Amino acid sequence: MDNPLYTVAQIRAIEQSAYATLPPGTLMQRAGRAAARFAMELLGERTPGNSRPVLVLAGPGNNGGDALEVAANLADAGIDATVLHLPGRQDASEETATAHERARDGTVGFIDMLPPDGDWGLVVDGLFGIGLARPLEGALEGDYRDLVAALEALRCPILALDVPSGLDADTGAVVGPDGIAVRATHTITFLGDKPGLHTAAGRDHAGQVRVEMLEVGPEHLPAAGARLGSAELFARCLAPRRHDTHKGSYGDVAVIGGAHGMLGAPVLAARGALLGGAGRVFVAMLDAGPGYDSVQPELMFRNADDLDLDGRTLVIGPGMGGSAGAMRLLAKALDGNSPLVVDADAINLIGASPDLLGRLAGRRAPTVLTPHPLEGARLLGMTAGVVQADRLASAREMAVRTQATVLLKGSGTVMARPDGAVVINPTGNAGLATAGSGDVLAGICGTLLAQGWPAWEAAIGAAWIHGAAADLLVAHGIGPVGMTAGELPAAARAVLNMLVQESLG
Ligand SMILES: NC(=O)C1=CN([C@@H]2O[C@H](COP(=O)(O)OP(=O)(O)OC[C@H]3O[C@@H](n4cnc5c(N)ncnc54)[C@H](O)[C@@H]3O)[C@@H](O)[C@H]2O)[C@@H](O)CC1
Ligand SMILES: Nc1ncnc2c1ncn2[C@@H]1O[C@H](COP(=O)(O)OP(=O)(O)O)[C@@H](O)[C@H]1O
Ligand SMILES: [K+]
Repeated sequence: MDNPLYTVAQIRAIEQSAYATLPPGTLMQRAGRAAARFAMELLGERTPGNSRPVLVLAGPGNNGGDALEVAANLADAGIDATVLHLPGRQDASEETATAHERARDGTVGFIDMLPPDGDWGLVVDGLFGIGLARPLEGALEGDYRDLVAALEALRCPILALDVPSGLDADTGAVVGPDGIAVRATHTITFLGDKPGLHTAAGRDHAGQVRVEMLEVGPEHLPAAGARLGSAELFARCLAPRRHDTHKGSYGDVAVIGGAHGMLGAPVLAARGALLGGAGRVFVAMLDAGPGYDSVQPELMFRNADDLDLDGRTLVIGPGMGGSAGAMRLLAKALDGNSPLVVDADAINLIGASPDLLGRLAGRRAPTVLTPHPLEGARLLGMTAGVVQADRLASAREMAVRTQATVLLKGSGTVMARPDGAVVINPTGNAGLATAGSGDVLAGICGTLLAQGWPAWEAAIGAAWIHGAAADLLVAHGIGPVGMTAGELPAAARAVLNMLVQESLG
């Protein structure tokens, strides 16, 4: 299944293209009907004792028009719907004015402010959609900010129309330096899915996302530059294991890192690589470290300076520090022909050295960079805040500068290629916000490269499997609170085996 993600500009183009073939107001009416159906699903079975009213928030633009259509449809279905209308100072579009009349003519109730004691079965957020032009504010323009803040105290589900109000649909950032956005439990998004619902603050604000195409056919859809990740994007790499194989058939991984005080990081990466299926896994420490891992004695420990880098997949950076020795090893790894995962301190070193960046950009072997936002910021010479303000653009820029596949970590991990293609990973949860989980991710990415996956599929697959491992742990009560990185490799192994099994049909 393809899951394209469209920019706001593309959604506008789809809207215009479809609009030209339809009577005015058709799309808004379809949006209203589809969202009202979704609202009724969320309300569940209505009984006399369970018939709390629906609060519909309608803003000044066409998103408000959608909301008024929802209210009218709910009222037609016999559901008690109350509209809080904040029309702003500009004239509404013709469709919105029509929707307003329709709601007024029916049994919809209208209120001017949120009653302090309201007991709602559902709130529908139709304040702003893709037309949000500035941060939500109070005072003159209607008390949008206070209203959205007041929703935080409500305990009922919140259904956002198109985009949670206050969220940038392109980037997933809350608009404004000190902005606020609706925290919805569900979002029904129109004419195509949007990247901002799946990355940065998007996952927290959008909740569960349903895409509603409003009966608009594929002839109106442009080519998407971004898509939402799924196991189908790497399914062709999920080969079942043949009997007639040996450890050499599944590749060697060498994790290079482990300066004084950071010896655990490469061990976690190596465990991720081993349980992800590599035939043999080495830990090449910069500092004198342990001789073996008692949890995973299969790992082979070497001194980094003595390790032959050829013929194996390298994961360089976990706990590596920034010493002269680390830099020398990194230069050697970059100059070689081994598939390579560049993580953590290795990224910091490249960010500080145009020479290393040049060596990286000149590589021909498969190469994946796995920065978190601060490491990414160092690579681009900016702050983490600027990287996070537009994660897709930042990841694309890193991919262009490094000529490598980039995996920008965080909620809604973004994979980008130098040609501009982007995938946003949909799996994972905040249990991963714990030290060492990134090391395990780098190890999983390395193990997939070692087993012959191309860089793009290895990055998409590693992010997906790592996130699904965390989701599996949560399903078993292991997290999100207190999940540890050391628990991820075994869960990732379970996920990978399930995927291989499923791929057999
Ligand atoms: N026109 C159509 O055919 C369709 C439109 N659709 C809906 O229309 C939405 C887009 O409509 P619009 O372009 O009218 O945009 P919005 O409804 O998102 O908001 C635009 C209005 O809000 C004002 N505004 C923006 N930011 C503000 C802020 N921070 N404070 C106060 N006012 C602010 C603008 O001046 C403008 O009047 C979509 O998100 C979708 O919900 C859907 O019904 C699909 C079809
Ligand atoms: N809130 C979150 N939601 C989803 N994934 C997260 C979240 N926080 C962290 N992660 C994931 O956990 C990993 C953390 O990696 P990183 O920041 O490098 O930590 P470390 O260096 O301690 O291992 C990344 O894969 C990241 O995408
Ligand atoms: K909205």
